[in-house]
Amino acid sequence: MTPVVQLESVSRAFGRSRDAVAAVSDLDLAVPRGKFTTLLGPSGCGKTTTLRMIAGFVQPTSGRILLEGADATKTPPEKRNIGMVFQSYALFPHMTIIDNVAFGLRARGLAKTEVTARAGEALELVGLSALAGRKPGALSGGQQQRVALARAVAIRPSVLLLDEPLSNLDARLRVQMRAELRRVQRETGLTAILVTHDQDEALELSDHMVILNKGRLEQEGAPRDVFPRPASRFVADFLGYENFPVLPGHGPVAIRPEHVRLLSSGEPEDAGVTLEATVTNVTYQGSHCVVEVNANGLGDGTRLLCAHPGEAPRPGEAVRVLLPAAHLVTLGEDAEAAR
Ligand SMILES: Nc1ncnc2c1ncn2[C@@H]1O[C@H](COP(=O)(O)OP(=O)(O)OP(=O)(O)O)[C@@H](O)[C@H]1O
Repeated sequence: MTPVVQLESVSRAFGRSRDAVAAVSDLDLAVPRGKFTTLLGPSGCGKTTTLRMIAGFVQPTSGRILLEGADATKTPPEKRNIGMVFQSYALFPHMTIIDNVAFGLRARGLAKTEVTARAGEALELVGLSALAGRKPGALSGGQQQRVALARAVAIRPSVLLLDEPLSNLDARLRVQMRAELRRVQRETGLTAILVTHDQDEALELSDHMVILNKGRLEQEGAPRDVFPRPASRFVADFLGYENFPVLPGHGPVAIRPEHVRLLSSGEPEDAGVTLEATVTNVTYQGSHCVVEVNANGLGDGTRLLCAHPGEAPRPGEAVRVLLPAAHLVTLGEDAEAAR
């Protein structure tokens, strides 16, 4: 099946040649049809620039963008069948909710009955039919964002672009809206591309996750494949792996604090690497303690964090720490270079 959106070796630099900033470098991407794809990475990694190039608001410096298999690199935004939702809801304040949703349909010259039917359907999809006659100012932030989503969906775009749409909402609402976004995407079968710097959001929403670093693709895949197997130190760090010891016989590895185990005396050891260590700090976190230890004899980078559910040892105590083989992620050569 042809990917809905393809980027072929796309680069974008800003500024004049000598002080040019490479926002996106040599990016190849194929966005699968009917799936939820997220572009994930820290601030400045090029997510928004990538999304804007797909929308047509920013031109690539080099490379090609294909929409539905056809070269659209030079196609203006209004000729690309794209729906967009921004961080700021960008609703027209003087228009009613239903007119906001109908705006793009009218602009496309659809018949009046068609406009009414499709706008009503889109508003129903986000559960806001009862508020059709209100103005945006009379709605909460979450409701306004649902209107923006309905407006983008109503035009039946070939791709729905979402630029950090949840970041203006408070933490609880953000979590509710994630589920809402996912439901709307599933029910409509639309191809969606979401930009976010929030790894939890990406893990929950994505069928396909694309992690960017300094404008380059660092790793991509399904969350269930990427999360337990980060390919580089950068990805591991970004996904919350906090321990990066260099183990004899293993080289550089990554392991999450919740997978590091403190062994009590006499406990049989599972397969893995056992280290003698000294507790240096303990932080209470409610459901568990984070125990910081210094692994004796490992040289540099020996500090390890262990999320420990039981009673915690005290600073200064000698402990044995197990790094289970099943949870050790071997990092490639670039891991060393990234330090
Ligand atoms: N119009 C512009 N002019 C100059 N530099 C720009 C412009 N747009 C982006 N950049 C630069 O390109 C790089 C990538 O920016 P971009 O906004 O794509 O990153 P991002 O990952 O979306 O970041 P954020 O999460 O902070 O929005 C940054 O270094 C940024 O300063």
